[in-house]
Amino acid sequence: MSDNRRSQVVTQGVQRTPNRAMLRAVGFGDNDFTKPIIGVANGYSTITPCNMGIGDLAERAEAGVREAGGMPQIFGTITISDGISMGTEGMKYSLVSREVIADSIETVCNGQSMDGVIAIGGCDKNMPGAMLAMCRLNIPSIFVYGGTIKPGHYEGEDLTVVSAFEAVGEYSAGKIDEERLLGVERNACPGAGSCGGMYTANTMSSAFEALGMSLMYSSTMAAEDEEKAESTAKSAQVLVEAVRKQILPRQILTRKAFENALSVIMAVGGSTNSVLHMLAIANAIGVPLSIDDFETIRRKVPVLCDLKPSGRYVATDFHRAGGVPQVMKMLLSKGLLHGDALTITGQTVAELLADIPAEPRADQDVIRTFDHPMYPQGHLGILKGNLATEGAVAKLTGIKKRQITGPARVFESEEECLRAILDKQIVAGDIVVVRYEGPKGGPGMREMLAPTSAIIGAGLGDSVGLITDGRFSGGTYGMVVGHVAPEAAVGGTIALVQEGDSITIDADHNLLQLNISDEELAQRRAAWQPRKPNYTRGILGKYAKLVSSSSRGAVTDLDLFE
Ligand SMILES: CC(C)(O)[C@@H](O)C(=O)O
Ligand SMILES: [Mg+2]
Repeated sequence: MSDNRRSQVVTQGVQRTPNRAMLRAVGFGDNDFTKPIIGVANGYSTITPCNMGIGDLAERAEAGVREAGGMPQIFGTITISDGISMGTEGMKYSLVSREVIADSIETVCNGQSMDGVIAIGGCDKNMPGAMLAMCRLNIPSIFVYGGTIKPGHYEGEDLTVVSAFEAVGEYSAGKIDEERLLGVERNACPGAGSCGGMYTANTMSSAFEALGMSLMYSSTMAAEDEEKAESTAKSAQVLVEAVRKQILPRQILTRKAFENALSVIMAVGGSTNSVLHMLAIANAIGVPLSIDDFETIRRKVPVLCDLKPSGRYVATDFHRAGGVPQVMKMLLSKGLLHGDALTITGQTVAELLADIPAEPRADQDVIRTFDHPMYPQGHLGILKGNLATEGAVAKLTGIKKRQITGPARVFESEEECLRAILDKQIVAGDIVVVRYEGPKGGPGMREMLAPTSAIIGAGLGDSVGLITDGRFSGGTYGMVVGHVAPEAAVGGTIALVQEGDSITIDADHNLLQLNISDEELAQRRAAWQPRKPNYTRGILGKYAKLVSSSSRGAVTDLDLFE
């Protein structure tokens, strides 16, 4: 069987003379029409540090494909910067961009009958967007992460962009002066790369390494280091080989692979967004995965890594300490990873990890041993109760309390909520409710990094709870529960909460409860009226119409014609 089995429909036969004529104009010669055509989905953009180095990587990928005997065809994909759109109406486009990226890669690769795809991305939605496309296409695919940013330095501290978000809360609480605020702003982001802690981008790249869809070690390399470029060229080679061997996403992305990724997400202390994205990816490939699977795995897998947001270190420290492969080997040695899962290299996970010791190196404390974990169980808990019958995602790191009952402080948007925190209207014991920010309601589940950072900055991380039908940033920590489903816009219980109602968040019992009687709840439900959608046209209107519940990954193609 030839390597160009899909692209033959545009390259072979008399009828394809015009097609070849056009391909010649973009660089094909007489001997190139039997080579596999490899799409290079290039996420380059100068709107965010996460993506600004990707253009060079795409060139390395192109050269790598060519050297390995393939014909590269480069095309652009979009990105939104979560960090820059954070706290604005623009953030509503962030999760939506995941679908746009998926749709665009699917459109080009199928429209052009490509034989394989190498996607290169940086900011948070680039990773799941590309992976959704790879699942839909089911052609040999590899993901290359644009790489992490290096930490900034100021007054002896390592900074990330989240330091800047927290500085806003510290400044408003009178804890730091204007000079320090400016010092943090000037030094937090020193160059190219995605936000540097174990935030969403680094979480998703780590998860993809665990899934077997990116090369080992590639997900924690710094964007600006030469090894990143080298591993991009290597990824291109591996992909062309995978096209020859016809190693397909459906062979790699099995239930075992998802379980491996979930274990790694817990062990590294990853972002709540991973719950949403992994559910969406599983849906796209047709693997049964439910929100409850996260809870099952959480109970078995400890948080092993001391990484930001709640820990001390950044992704470049993690990389030096052994990165994802070291964590995977530790999990494998404890029976918490499936070693027989296939990877895009054609080798199994166990084969790739063969030379790595089962214990982390003693000269570092980024990756802890099983005897001294950061937390004995995973940190992403699935809560249910009358406030979240379909489930909600709690992040349980950086706090001493795992249970809180307090009065609801209800806000109909993120902006209102942030104003109240900065105006010192929120006090210890309160449970902040931010609603109508869900997949349909926002639409787009904005990330609440500004309010959660302001709570941390004000020193209320342990004493104030926050629940929302929106999302959190990977930089968020504290007593926070997001993805509350069903969301307010479809009449979920979160829409029925009134100012001052008692709410319980109980992570030990996986409970998210509105403490009112069933009768009272039924009365309020009967009286509830849906709100007029915020958007009825354009992409946000289309998205609000199509999007599924967050408990199903907030996908736009679930049961479209059922
Ligand atoms: C801006 C951040 C920190 O990158 C955020 O978007 C995340 O989700 O991690
Ligand atoms: Mg984000």
